[in-house]
Amino acid sequence: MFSTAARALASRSLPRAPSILPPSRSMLTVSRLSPSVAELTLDKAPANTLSLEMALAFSAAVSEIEADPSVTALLLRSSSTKIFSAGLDISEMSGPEPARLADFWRAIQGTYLSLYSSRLATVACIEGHAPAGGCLLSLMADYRIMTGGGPRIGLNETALGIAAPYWLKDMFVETVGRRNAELALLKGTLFTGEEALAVGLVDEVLPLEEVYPRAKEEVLKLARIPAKGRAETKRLLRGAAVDELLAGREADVAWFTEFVLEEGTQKGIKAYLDSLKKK
Ligand SMILES: CCCC/C=C\CC(=O)SCCNC(=O)CCNC(=O)[C@H](O)C(C)(C)COP(=O)(O)OP(=O)(O)OC[C@H]1O[C@@H](n2cnc3c(N)ncnc32)[C@H](O)[C@@H]1OP(=O)(O)O
Repeated sequence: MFSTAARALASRSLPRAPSILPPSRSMLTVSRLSPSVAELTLDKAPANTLSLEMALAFSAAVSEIEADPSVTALLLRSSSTKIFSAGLDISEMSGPEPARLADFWRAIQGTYLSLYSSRLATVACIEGHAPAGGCLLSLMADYRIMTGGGPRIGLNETALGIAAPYWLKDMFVETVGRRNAELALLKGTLFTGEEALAVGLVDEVLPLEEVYPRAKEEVLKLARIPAKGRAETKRLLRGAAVDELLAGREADVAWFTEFVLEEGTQKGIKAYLDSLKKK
């Protein structure tokens, strides 16, 4: 039985990310794989981190792609084969100015609201590392294809002394199951492609050179499924989760900002950032 919230959601379009700053397009590129399939490439060197500007640019790009009725599917990838996305830009959370921190979190929520609720069929082509916010970006897609061997994916927030928000945790639980999620979230596990496949975090694992060709093949296949029924089914599956965040968006901002601004959290974040820079 579908929830009332999900049914209500199905009959209207979703609000999009707030336009706090004009989105910069230099961090992303949008191209066409076919008349009905768009490709969105993360292109912010060196690690495709989600800063406030990058998060806004991402949601704006998804919204723009969706606004074109001829597009039915989207392939998400990175311009780097080493890093899909290293997640949230940790410097946004280290010694932050509180108002920017709140805007940063609204923009991160916006990435989730834009892609997880998208009417488009979506495939994530994960050739490189996808920790934390990088894993978030790929979890929002309908299908995930990853490189085997070296790159890692997962929610390692606990390693930084922070916690994944409930809506990211819920999406993770829905994907890998309760017990796998508890084990992974509490330890901050980062999985290889093969390990991720075993718990259901990704759908296919391939050698690097096969990942992008296979992702293209899959997104072109998904684009041929009748768009209306597929979009409706997706909204019925995900609508309640999206509605919950829409209803409690500012409470989630308050949770995030209070947690991040705490002295102990700040110490952990700074130490983690310093360790990254010293590498
Ligand atoms: C309440 C909170 C809610 C939480 C929700 C999500 C949380 C997050 O997303 S927090 C971010 C978590 N991300 C990580 O822990 C990944 C950190 N990065 C890495 O482990 C490595 O960079 C990675 C394995 C991805 C790639 O390794 P390398 O190929 O060796 O690259 P470098 O480590 O040399 O990185 C290049 C360059 O980028 C900087 N960098 C990397 N990640 C981040 C980041 N997340 N934020 C800010 N900056 C990052 C890194 O310091 C290097 O900078 P330079 O030394 O100046 O070149």
